Amino acid sequence: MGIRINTHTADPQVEIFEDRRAVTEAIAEKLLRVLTEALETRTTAHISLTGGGAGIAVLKAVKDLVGRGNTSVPDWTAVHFWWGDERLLPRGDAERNETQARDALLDTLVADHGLPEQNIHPMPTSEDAAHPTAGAEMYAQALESFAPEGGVPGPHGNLNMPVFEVMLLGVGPDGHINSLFPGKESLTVVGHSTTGEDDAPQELGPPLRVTMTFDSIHTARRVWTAVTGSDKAEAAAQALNADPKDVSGVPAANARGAHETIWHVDHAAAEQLQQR
Ligand SMILES: O=C1O[C@H](COP(=O)(O)O)[C@@H](O)[C@H](O)[C@H]1O
Repeated sequence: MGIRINTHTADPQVEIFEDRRAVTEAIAEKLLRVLTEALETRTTAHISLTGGGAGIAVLKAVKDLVGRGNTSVPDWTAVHFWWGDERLLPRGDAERNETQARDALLDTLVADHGLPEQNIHPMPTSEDAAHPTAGAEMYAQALESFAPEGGVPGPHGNLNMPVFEVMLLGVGPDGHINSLFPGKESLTVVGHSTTGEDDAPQELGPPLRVTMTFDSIHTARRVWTAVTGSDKAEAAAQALNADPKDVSGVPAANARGAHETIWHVDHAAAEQLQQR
């Protein structure tokens, strides 16, 4: 299975921080700034969230910053939250990325900061869709309703989806991003914004997933990874050293945004990066 790095995207820059806290605080500050600035020239700003330890820690850091009240924040009525991947589980299940993100940040933004509930766009639950393929199709339709006229230019034609100011990504110890796992068919899906995965590796949680595709990731203005902990060191080094001609073994190598790709890595996860 030959999956090439999309060379029409931005090459990764690597920023190294002391620890997870420093990584997540830096991303949180930048996120508020980027969303605020985007809304100076646009009427809406879209962001794609991720799950996992570092992804949810970023949202907690945003909540802390907003709660302190001494930083500029975007007009939350104009910000839309989406997800790059999700587990096909019942609504409210503790393992859903949505549940964790609501708990970490979104419930507070709705209750205290004017974020309209309808600006939160969770991926389908197992009540909504019986199978990941159906869930992926439902989410593609939701994305389509926020697409600019003519769609967004992607590597394999235009995609009907909003342009994300930022797509946040965690990186799994196996090098997965969103629910794009090494060696899976989902890596080969082109020309679609989403796809289903019905066989996620057992050790990484529930098997049924809905995920955005590489093509979707590549349309985002900025792709920011949050990578922390020594269990991510090998995946980070492999991704950043990957052969551009075949990255099917390390999907994170193709975590690239249209204009900017930044890897935010703590010292533990950066342990093997000197080989770059
Ligand atoms: O399965 C998932 O894992 C990745 C990485 O999570 P982490 O806990 O290893 O940082 C996450 O980004 C993704 O959203 C999640 O569904």
